[in-house]
Amino acid sequence: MRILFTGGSGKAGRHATAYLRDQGHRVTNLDWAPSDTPGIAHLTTDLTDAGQVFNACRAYASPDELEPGTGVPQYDAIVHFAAIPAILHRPDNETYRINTLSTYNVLDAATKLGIPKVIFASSETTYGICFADGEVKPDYLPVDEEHPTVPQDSYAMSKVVNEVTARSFQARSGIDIYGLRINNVIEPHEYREMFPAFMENPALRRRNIFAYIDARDLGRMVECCLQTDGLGYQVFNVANDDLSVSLTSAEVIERFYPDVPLKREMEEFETFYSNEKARRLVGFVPNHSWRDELAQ
Ligand SMILES: NC(=O)c1ccc[n+]([C@@H]2O[C@H](COP(=O)([O-])OP(=O)(O)OC[C@H]3O[C@@H](n4cnc5c(N)ncnc54)[C@H](O)[C@@H]3O)[C@@H](O)[C@H]2O)c1
Ligand SMILES: O=C(O)[C@H]1O[C@@H](O)[C@H](O)[C@@H](O)[C@@H]1O
Repeated sequence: MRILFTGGSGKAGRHATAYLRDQGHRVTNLDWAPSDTPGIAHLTTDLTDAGQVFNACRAYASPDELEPGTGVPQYDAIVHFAAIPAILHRPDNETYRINTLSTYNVLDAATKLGIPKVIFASSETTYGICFADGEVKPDYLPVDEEHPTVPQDSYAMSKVVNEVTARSFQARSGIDIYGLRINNVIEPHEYREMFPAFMENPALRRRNIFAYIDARDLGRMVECCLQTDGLGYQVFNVANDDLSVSLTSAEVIERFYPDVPLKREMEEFETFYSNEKARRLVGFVPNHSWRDELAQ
């Protein structure tokens, strides 16, 4: 497929673009920061500028696309990852402005230009736990896509708004738009750097509901979404199968969530950030675990 990927110069995007390239897709990265991923075309673009977004959607991606002499090819999908990825990087209103405007522009361009699928990065923070003032506990466990999304911070607010925007664009256009409520992204080198501290002090993972998502498995989830058509508007939690601490699920519940209702029985080390919907609807099967990474 010919894929337009936004935010491919960033942490998650670097891995996802490489994964998609390795699956045989032609990937063009739109980002205002440079990219050095081999085999990925790059177009420096400010996504808050609608003109640049519309133009990039209808532009050649690389010199070889000039050869057939048949004009600019159409993109098969947009994967939209570009964003200010948390609070505290920019003033709150700038995070909100950049994230909501960029996403509006991408969805507007995709639907008006006939691009049939958009996959966009939403966030675990929509559940209101990650960047809360003080401790907020989930309403129930495991957290699934039915859990309320009433966050208090501008970053998570921008992601909730983006989901609403996406739902409305989908209703008007009928294309497939899938939102990924991504948990905390872990790159391969971060297992050794970060996980020993999580074993020592599991409370470090409280704001992530003790979950995580391997950056390569996130690429796998994007591929699953590209391969699954016809679902209309959907949001999916994206996390690995196990917790990011060495305690069992029962031990974490006893220590951190004694009063939180359980929706169902949980397996011994099962994540509290349910990926059941992603498994069921797009066939997502994560391939990595911190246990294997640290054992190597
Ligand atoms: N890292 C995580 O743990 C995590 C978790 C959940 C969701 N997410 C979401 O996943 C996506 C990727 O996150 P990341 O950690 O790779 O962030 P990142 O900051 O490393 O990458 C984001 C990229 O987007 C680009 N960008 C931002 N605004 C832009 C604009 N207006 N125009 C052009 N380029 C722009 C940046 O230059 C950067 O390269 C984001 O949408 C983020 O909110 C990340
Ligand atoms: O976007 C998000 O949800 C992420 O933002 C990052 O900055 C946080 O460190 C991470 O825990 C969140 O998962």
